Amino acid sequence: MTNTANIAKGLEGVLFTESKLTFINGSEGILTHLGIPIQEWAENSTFEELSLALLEARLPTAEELARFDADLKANRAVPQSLLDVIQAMPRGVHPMQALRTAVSYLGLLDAQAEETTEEARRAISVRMIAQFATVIAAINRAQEGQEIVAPRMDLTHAGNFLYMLTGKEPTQEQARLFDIALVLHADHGMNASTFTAIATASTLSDMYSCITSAIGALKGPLHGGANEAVMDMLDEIGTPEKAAEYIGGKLDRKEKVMGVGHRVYKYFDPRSRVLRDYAEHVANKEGKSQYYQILETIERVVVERIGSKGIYPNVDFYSGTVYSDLGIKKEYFTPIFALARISGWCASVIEYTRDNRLLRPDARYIGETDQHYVPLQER
Ligand SMILES: CC(=O)SCCNC(=O)CCNC(=O)[C@H](O)C(C)(C)COP(=O)(O)OP(=O)(O)OC[C@H]1O[C@@H](n2cnc3c(N)ncnc32)[C@H](O)[C@@H]1OP(=O)(O)O
Ligand SMILES: O=C([O-])CC(=O)C(=O)O
Repeated sequence: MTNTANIAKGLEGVLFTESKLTFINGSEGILTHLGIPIQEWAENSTFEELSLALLEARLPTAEELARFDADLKANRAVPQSLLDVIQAMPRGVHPMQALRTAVSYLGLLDAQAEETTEEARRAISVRMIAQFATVIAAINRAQEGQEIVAPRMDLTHAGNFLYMLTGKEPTQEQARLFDIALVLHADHGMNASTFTAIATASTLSDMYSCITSAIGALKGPLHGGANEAVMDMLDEIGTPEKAAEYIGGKLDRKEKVMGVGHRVYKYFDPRSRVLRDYAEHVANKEGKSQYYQILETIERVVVERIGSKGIYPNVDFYSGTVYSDLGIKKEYFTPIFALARISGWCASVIEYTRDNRLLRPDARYIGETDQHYVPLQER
């Protein structure tokens, strides 16, 4: 019999579970983790603290945070055989492909990989949060034909990542700015990649399978891949004077502008406001970059023309300028999103599997009925 329930295309607005981690009010542009506004996390916290808070679903004590930080540091190094795999990857592959492969390989080296108890999932999460930084930086170095830089234990997670990526110790301001970007990207409710991680987890599969699935989902340009796509668009526009006409033309042709629009936010994504403020701060200090000026114009034109449809800048709109000011190439913007989102993925998998139920929705069948097999020679 045909299922006559309404189809929730894109699962829009469908609630499939409960969560204590993240709340979003899309019409007012509000985002909180554990009830605390994202702006407060960005201003006062660190990626390490927010990661632990998400894993535990509560604010940690100073002692717990110090222990977690020490655990992360102790897990920064990755096995040489993984570095060999990264070195052997073909040149010119997209770093998200390389990350997906490297994380999958990391699972082969983890003796606990097949364990799916909450305790094992948590221990693996700590290793993955720590090692994503080393893996992404190593992919960048190997792809550039440069020597891989070993992690340092005296730097923060953000500072150490920038150090491993560039081979140079970042300034305190650079490390803090990057830390804030990680905080802003760490979790965001039931976004497509977190949902994908949970869908895999719901079959009681292992953490590495959950996270490689999530990396694949994040990569697409409608989700995390939009930050790189924004930069492609800025490069195509070229100069600020051309921005208004270029975007106007896109909107006339009903083409999508990357970095704007969101399934949940129908107003400014609050993370885009924090990132814009930092991009502006850097622009005012060092002279407005072309990128920043182009983005200002795109934001104005988009809000004027389609703001009434609820289309405003999302998190991917300004993040790229911040990263490019830090000297990071655009192909690494989405891996950096993964570097932050690993915490949200792990925390969400742990939370969901505590009271697991296999995810298995349905599709309304609209194909033929009452048919019989026709031999090949009769078709
Ligand atoms: C980290 C993240 O994942 S944030 C999102 C990153 N993705 C992007 O930046 C890619 C660009 N944005 C988009 O493609 C979309 O806004 C999405 C996929 C993110 C959300 O889209 P949906 O919730 O499916 O919105 P939907 O497609 O229903 O759009 C509603 C209307 O706004 C328009 N619209 C939505 N996004 C855009 C956009 N980026 N540019 C121009 N118009 C847009 C649609 O054409 C539609 O117009 P219509 O009603 O006249 O047909
Ligand atoms: O929530 C979403 O759909 C996409 C998003 O902004 C994120 O994952 O950060």
